[in-house]
Amino acid sequence: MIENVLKNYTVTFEQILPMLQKRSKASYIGAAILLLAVQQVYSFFTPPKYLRSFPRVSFLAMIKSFYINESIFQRNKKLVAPLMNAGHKLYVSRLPITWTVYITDPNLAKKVLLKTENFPKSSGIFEGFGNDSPIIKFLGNDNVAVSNGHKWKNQRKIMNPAFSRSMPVKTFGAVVPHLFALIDQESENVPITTRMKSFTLDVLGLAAFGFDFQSLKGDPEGWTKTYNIFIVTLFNPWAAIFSKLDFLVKYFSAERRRVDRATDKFNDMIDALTNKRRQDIENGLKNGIPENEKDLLTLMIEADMREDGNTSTEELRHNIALFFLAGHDTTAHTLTFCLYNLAKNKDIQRKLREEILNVLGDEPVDVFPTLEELKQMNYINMVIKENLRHSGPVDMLMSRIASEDFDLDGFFLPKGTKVSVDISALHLSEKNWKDPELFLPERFEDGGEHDDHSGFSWVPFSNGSRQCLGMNFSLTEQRVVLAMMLRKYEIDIPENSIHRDRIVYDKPFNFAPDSLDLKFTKRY
Ligand code: HEM
Repeated sequence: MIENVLKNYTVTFEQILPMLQKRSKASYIGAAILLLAVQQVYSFFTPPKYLRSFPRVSFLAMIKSFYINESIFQRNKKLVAPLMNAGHKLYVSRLPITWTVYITDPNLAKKVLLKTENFPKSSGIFEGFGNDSPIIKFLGNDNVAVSNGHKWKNQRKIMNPAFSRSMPVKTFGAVVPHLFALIDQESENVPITTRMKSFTLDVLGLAAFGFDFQSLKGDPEGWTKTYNIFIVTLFNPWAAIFSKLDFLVKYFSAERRRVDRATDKFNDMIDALTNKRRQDIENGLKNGIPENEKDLLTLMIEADMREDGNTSTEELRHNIALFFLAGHDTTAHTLTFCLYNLAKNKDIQRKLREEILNVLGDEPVDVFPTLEELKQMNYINMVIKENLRHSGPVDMLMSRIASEDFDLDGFFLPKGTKVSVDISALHLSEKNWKDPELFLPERFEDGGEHDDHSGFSWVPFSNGSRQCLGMNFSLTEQRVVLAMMLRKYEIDIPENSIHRDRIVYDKPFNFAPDSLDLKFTKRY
């Protein structure tokens, strides 16, 4: 036997060696590159050693699910629920770009989210991009959503008072008639996703820095177009996956250069407004405006002046830009889905309208709700909460980094491991909610299903000290526009809609499809 092996070895060696000797240098280099590539591909798809014992969701399966625009329900059912049903409370996957541990259990989510110092934020998708990429030029890499420690606390010091003082219900209400004007023209087939994006952009522009995008008025000055040019790139998942190549792209892509120009134009506009606003405040021009109707930029500059006045125009810009990234599409998609869910569940729509009419009356004129009137409505909050559970726009939190070694549900988590919370697993799993695909606002009534939960099973805005800064802003905006819309219109899904039974997605995340039309019938 050994003789045979030796014989074969000798023959093979004698035949192969001369062949190898005849090969050119280039073929060796080619083979080495090929081997390196195979090794790179292998290590790309294989978790690091310390995560190999964790339950795993295949990266390829996730990417495929995003690529074919599966709904978040389908993705969760197919890829995550089987692990949860097998008793696992977490899993690892290579998402969005690096290996991360995702938590799917409410009590474990609570443990991680309340321990901000143990699990500080990682810079997540920002980390692969260079300083001259549009993402970093727009948002910086130290805005309030990605910074930690003193830097984060100092930013929150000027933002917390701005967000707690500002509740611009008048601004929210004042934009609604422009939305109504478009709905009245398009009543049978209103492209609701597009309209809601315009509505929330106009609202955010006015409330954040007193700027009117005029998106609902047809975008006469082109600012909505400029904004959309770069915002589409920011949400492109492929840009995040190939972020390391970003620095090369502008040399051969005219489209990328167009995005760069749009980003510069937008940044210059915010800087000019910020400098003007500082002067206006110093000259006392903002004194007469009630606190809750001042825009966020004014309130942040005022708060900064009360502190040490050290916040630079660039830092303010990065955070204003972040409010757009964090607050524009999120609220637009949430409102779109809420109107769809109300059109699909007419009993719930009727019940909600009844509550609104009880508080605001049924006179055939537009009524602009006040904060006090909104506080008298309870069912509207249940509808909004259920919509954020059922159709919330954020699937997963930005990743955190374990600041030391931890034991998480019996798994050893070494210092430096990335950790995130899978919001859709918490919101859509049968482990946490009965019949999770049904839209049932009553889950959130006093003593309802949600009250029986322990831990964090409802976290559309996250929780703990890194909870969404714009939560109350967005909730109030939603209450104002829903109350005004339901007073004025009966909302239905058109007979021939492809979305009649369920949403047919056209984008990789839980974003409302552009093809979604709703039918609005005037009540007055
Ligand atoms: C339906 C609407 C919204 C949803 C579902 C939402 C959701 C979230 C979530 C889940 C986070 C935590 C992210 C993480 O820790 O990984 C967050 C953070 C944040 N959101 Fe929102 N958001 C919404 C609207 C807004 C609005 C309107 C604004 C501003 C005008 C805003 C500003 C922020 C900021 C500044 C942070 C970072 C807070 C920090 O880290 O200290 N959001 N949001």
